[in-house]
Amino acid sequence: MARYSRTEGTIALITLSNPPVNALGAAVRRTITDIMHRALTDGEVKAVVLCGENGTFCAGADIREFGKPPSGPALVPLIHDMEASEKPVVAAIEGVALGGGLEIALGCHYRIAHAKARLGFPEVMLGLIPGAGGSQRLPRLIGIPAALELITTGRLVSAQEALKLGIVDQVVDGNTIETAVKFALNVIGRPLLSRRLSERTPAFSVDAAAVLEEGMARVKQRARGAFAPVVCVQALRAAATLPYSRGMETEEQLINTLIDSSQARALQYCFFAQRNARKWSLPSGARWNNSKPRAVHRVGVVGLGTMGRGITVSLVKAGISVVAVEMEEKQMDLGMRAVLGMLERDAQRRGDTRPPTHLLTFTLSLQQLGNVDLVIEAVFEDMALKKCLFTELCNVCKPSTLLCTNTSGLDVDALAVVTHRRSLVVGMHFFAPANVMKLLEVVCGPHSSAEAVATAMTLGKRLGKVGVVVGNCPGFVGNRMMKLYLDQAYFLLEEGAAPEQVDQVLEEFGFTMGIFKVSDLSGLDVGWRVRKASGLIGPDVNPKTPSRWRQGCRYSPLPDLLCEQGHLGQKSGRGWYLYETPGGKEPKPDPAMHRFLQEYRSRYGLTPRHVHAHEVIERCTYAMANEGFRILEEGIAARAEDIDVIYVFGYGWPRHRGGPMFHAAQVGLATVLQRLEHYHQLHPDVPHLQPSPLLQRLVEAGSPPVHHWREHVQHLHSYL
Ligand SMILES: CCCCCCCC/C=C\C=C\CC(=O)SCCNC(=O)CCNC(=O)[C@H](O)C(C)(C)COP(=O)(O)OP(=O)(O)OC[C@H]1O[C@@H](n2cnc3c(N)ncnc32)[C@H](O)[C@@H]1OP(=O)(O)O
Repeated sequence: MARYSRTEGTIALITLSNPPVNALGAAVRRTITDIMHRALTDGEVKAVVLCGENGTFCAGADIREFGKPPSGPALVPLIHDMEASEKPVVAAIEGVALGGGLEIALGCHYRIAHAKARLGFPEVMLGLIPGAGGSQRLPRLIGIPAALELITTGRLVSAQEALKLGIVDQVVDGNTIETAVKFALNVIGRPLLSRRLSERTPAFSVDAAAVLEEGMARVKQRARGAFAPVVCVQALRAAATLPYSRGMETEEQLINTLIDSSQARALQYCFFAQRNARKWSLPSGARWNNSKPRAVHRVGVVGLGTMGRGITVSLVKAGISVVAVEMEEKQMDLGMRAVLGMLERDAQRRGDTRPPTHLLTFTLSLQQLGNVDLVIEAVFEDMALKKCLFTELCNVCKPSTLLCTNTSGLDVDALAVVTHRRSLVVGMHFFAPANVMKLLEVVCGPHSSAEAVATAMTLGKRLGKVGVVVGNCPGFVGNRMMKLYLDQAYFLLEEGAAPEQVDQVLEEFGFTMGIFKVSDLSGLDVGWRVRKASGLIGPDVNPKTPSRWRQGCRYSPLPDLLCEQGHLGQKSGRGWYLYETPGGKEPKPDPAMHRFLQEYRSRYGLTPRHVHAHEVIERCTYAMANEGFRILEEGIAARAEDIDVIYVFGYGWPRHRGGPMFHAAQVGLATVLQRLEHYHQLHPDVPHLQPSPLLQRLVEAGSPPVHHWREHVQHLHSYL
């Protein structure tokens, strides 16, 4: 928990010890409080050095304790007593000093950090503010503007940046604890008043007032409905305008408004869901911690369209050699220039003069893939083309090469069976732009080996992605649910809504972008191609089939009609919105779209009605969650948390709402069930509004918490 020892005769060394990250659980707080008082009252001790075990200072509060009844001593009195002491207290920071850990460090009189240490207040990412004086001490140390930026974004700073900002007094490359002990010996007897941050007054200049006002406006615009960033600014305003003790009272009042909020719960749920996603398992008993990934030094990327380019950039930035293959010279040239441009801009942003282009080989020949460890295929979503390619890859690549497909929804197993190495085929579904988006769905087919899954997940981690293992079905998890979300959005247009109205409601809910803006950005032709390939449109459809009816259920031809007119979204200057030019980025409501919708409704005898915001949210999000329950029941996703991670990291779902499954739980499963029943009654031709059996059983079982849902799956089987 925390250890006490004496060194150099007069120095008390207090070592936090709570693996893996020395979080400040109740027992740790109790021990450190006792030990610190012992050190501060022991006449033989002249200075104290505080450090953490195993190269980590402290990652802050134990997040697992949030939401439980409070126990153990608070941190504020400990920090106060430490700071008020006449004996110098020096923090020796290795690894991380985060949240409550940094608050303790700020209560010390001096801070020495290892060059590789990172410091910060990430509380905002957990729906909180620094609540043990951090919001009052940091601005007194580094000024309002810098503190505002760090606390409202949760950004961590390197030791070097911390030194520049004045957060730490010294950065060391060698032994941090030894340096801190020497430092402590040196400062014994020096006056400490100026080192007590609570004694300082941050000057509240006109500038600071403007910074806070601007900060509040910026935060409100970016927060997408999240409370914590706004409350962070309020806490900083208190630091700037009130004496320390009143500022502390305000900090306490403010954190109390957040601590039990649904947003804090959702964000803390996301923290653990993201980490649990790494802990995959297969029905064979293979798991993340008993499966060995293969070494990947050299990767082949086939196809240099948008996805292939982003994947190539991601790999190169992670220091991995890439052989990028295109079939046509012109495409190759375009792709090469795009990749080099992206790497160049990235290097410039990081102040690096030379992008790592030496890791890249561009070629028109598949033969050059003979020696790669893994291939990521990123060609068009055309099964015939992919099958040909996989057959050829099998002949070209060495027998141990893993063959991965970046398909966004095609059958991974159908590709595996054309190869002689079925166990080495997995899906690696990146999200556009692949060098930016965090999500990676690792699609495990029935033949995929644990080694292949482990290799894809480990590679994803090296690329900085959040990997989630999912089963093989059309659209996997993300796009399978997305289809129903899109269908609801189209139906809402048929019934009377406008694209910008639906988008506004979704953005107010917290989505990064409304669904119609996203469609315009991705290109309407993407879905068009998929619908053609799946026989929903095209020559295979019986000409007698009504336009708004497919495969026994309601269908909206709206996006097909737009595509037929060449309205493909941003790239054509027109989609659900109007753009100034083809390739324009700024969507404007399109009067022609409104006329088009009016004509469409009258052609099909649809009487437009006012669609309320709550209906947009309910139909879109409950339809998604309902499909999520089916996905769980079918074993395509192992946990509801995995589905939520996919939505938060790949589809712009607001993190402070936890993900579609968590949101359904927060709304109340009984309410979701009842609303789905209501909508299904109104739209019996939309089968996916019919409540899923798992949802019904969960409600019958009294709506257990999310992590118990799997226990209610009736015939537990897994496609994973
Ligand atoms: C009502 C009761 C409340 C009691 C309050 C007590 C008073 C405390 C006083 C002040 C409170 C201040 C607020 C805070 O401090 S909030 C916490 C702020 N800190 C964070 O947000 C840090 C979160 N952690 C991270 O960012 C990373 O984990 C990091 C430390 C950078 C390490 O990253 P990495 O090396 O990639 O490793 P993992 O992320 O996989 O983490 C390893 C395992 O450690 C678990 N973990 C990490 N941090 C915490 C934590 N703060 N609490 C509990 N557990 C934590 C993580 O889940 C991993 O576990 P596992 O291996 O099982 O998956």
